[in-house]
Amino acid sequence: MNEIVSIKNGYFYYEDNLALENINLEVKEKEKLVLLGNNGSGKSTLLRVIARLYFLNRGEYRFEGKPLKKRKVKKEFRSKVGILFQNPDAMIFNPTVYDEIAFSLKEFGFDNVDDRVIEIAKEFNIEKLLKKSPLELSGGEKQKVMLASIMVYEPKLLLLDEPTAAMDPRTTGWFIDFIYDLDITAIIATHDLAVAYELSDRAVVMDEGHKIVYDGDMEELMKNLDVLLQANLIHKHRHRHKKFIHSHYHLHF
Ligand SMILES: Nc1ncnc2c1ncn2[C@@H]1O[C@H](COP(=O)(O)OP(=O)(O)OP(=O)(O)O)[C@@H](O)[C@H]1O
Repeated sequence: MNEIVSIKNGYFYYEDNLALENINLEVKEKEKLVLLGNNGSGKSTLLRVIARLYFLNRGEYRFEGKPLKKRKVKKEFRSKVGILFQNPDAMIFNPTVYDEIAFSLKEFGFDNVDDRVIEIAKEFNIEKLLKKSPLELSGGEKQKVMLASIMVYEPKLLLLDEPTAAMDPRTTGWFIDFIYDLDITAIIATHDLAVAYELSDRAVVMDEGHKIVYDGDMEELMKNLDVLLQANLIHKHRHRHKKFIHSHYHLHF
């Protein structure tokens, strides 16, 4: 398989604050990986660098094998990459769900816009929402609509930032199946180990030092208490089982 994303010795700073330290990451076409890490570890920043919303201060980023140096992002790149933010409100700017989904189709010069919107709405089971304002929707519905408005233009790389945070159990189940059936590259950031375990066999873990501390098999990660603790993905708290109180590490499955 060809490589789609490659970052070598990548550093990113917000002003003077380091947010990504010496990132090395290679992702192959059609691969799905989960990016794990606690709050502030740098997951969102890394996704934004991959989407070219931010640019590395140091290091190299290659997309489809080609180094990307210039800060000007071409429409061709934008049409190949879709990013779903943690807070979908930040992405909504059209008056109706229909317009939201149609927007990028028009932007990228697709034909049969109407047919494509209807088709994706059926696939995502959101036809009833088409005439509504996206701002009236629940958090989980908004995530679904924004995901539809990305998938409709058929990107090659899908970047998802905490996609299940606002989803109820049924929608989360739907999302896990959606990723399972997905035929493009996907990088999914989450701090939910239970969801991560369902989504991918490859886990990339970032720690509080904004570094990648693990890149490998998901099953192996689940057994690796040292990495899970270092990345703050498990915690310890007291349990009350009737009269017996004890304490142990938790995965929260
Ligand atoms: N716009 C910003 N300006 C300055 N610092 C920022 C900005 N966004 C993030 N940071 C800092 O960069 C670091 C990485 O943040 P980032 O949002 O990438 O983490 P994250 O792993 O996605 O966290 P979360 O799970 O809470 O979304 C943090 O220390 C954060 O405080």
